[in-house]
Amino acid sequence: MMRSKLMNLVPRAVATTSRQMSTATKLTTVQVDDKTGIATLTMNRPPVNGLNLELLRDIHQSIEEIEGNKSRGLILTSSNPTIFSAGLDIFEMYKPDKERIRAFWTALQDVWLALYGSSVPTAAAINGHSPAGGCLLATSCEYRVMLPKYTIGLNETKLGIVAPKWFMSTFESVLPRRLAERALNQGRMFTTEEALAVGLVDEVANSKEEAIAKCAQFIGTFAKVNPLARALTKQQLRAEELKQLEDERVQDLEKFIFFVNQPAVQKGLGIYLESLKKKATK
Ligand SMILES: CC/C=C\CCC/C=C/C(=O)SCCNC(=O)CCNC(=O)[C@H](O)C(C)(C)COP(=O)(O)OP(=O)(O)OC[C@H]1O[C@@H](n2cnc3c(N)ncnc32)[C@H](O)[C@@H]1OP(=O)(O)O
Repeated sequence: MMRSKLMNLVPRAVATTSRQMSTATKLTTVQVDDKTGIATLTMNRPPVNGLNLELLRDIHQSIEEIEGNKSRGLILTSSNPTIFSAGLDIFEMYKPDKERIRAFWTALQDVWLALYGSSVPTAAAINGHSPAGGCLLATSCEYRVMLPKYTIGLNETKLGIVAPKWFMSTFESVLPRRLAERALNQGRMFTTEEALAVGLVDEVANSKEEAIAKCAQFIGTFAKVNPLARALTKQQLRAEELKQLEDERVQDLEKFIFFVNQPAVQKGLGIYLESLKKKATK
């Protein structure tokens, strides 16, 4: 996988307009700025960009497309004005269909392996709330710019569930170990301001456009760096976590299937879904 991605790292021509690379996928769009060569991958699954099987597959396909089209970088964002992603779609995990839940978790593994291991520079323009799976996507990127007054974090323990090891190691690759451990145990959601203070995000922007511009600026810092050397350096630094999931994909899937089917977990998810609905009717 690594070799084929690295083959894409050859110089490219630059034009002056922006073009839509992909409309084939319905829940994501990929827009390439032909001046900078940077691709913006936008998640578009109303109402909250809940990561269901189809959205995950579309994100994965879009990442592969960006790798294959020799973009200079990838910016991940959302079309929703207040939500980056609400994380995993809880309906995928509540009273799950036997076949679909396996495909769902496999698709999530695919997305993480592709995003965390991406050969191109990656940045997240976090233009809204980003709990759990949303935080996983953001922290899988190399740089994060967030808008004020939103929240981000891994809140799994608050739902009575446990974040898999690779969620935790991604979080830990951004935050100091002690802080990450405490936040994970607490299921803590950080406000934008708190996230900036601890380094969970790198910058704050006042609009989505500004966030995207700051992400592009970050990606631009690699303009004079050899892309192959950059990609190999990144991938070596991330190799241990990537290899761990690649080696243990099946066990990770079985662990998830076992856990999600526990009656106590199902009960907890049901109660959580009810609380979300009640909140909506208040
Ligand atoms: C057993 C599992 C084992 C291991 C897995 C571990 C990994 C798990 C990772 C996860 O990602 S779990 C999901 C965690 N996500 C959350 O806790 C987020 C919950 N949602 C919210 O906090 C809020 O909805 C919000 C994202 C902050 C947005 O708030 P807002 O007020 O703007 O919208 P509202 O709450 O009214 O939601 C609109 C609509 O969407 C439904 N919704 C929200 N989040 C989810 C979700 N994650 N999955 C499914 N559906 C979700 C919500 O119920 C509303 O639906 P309604 O319109 O029908 O009432």
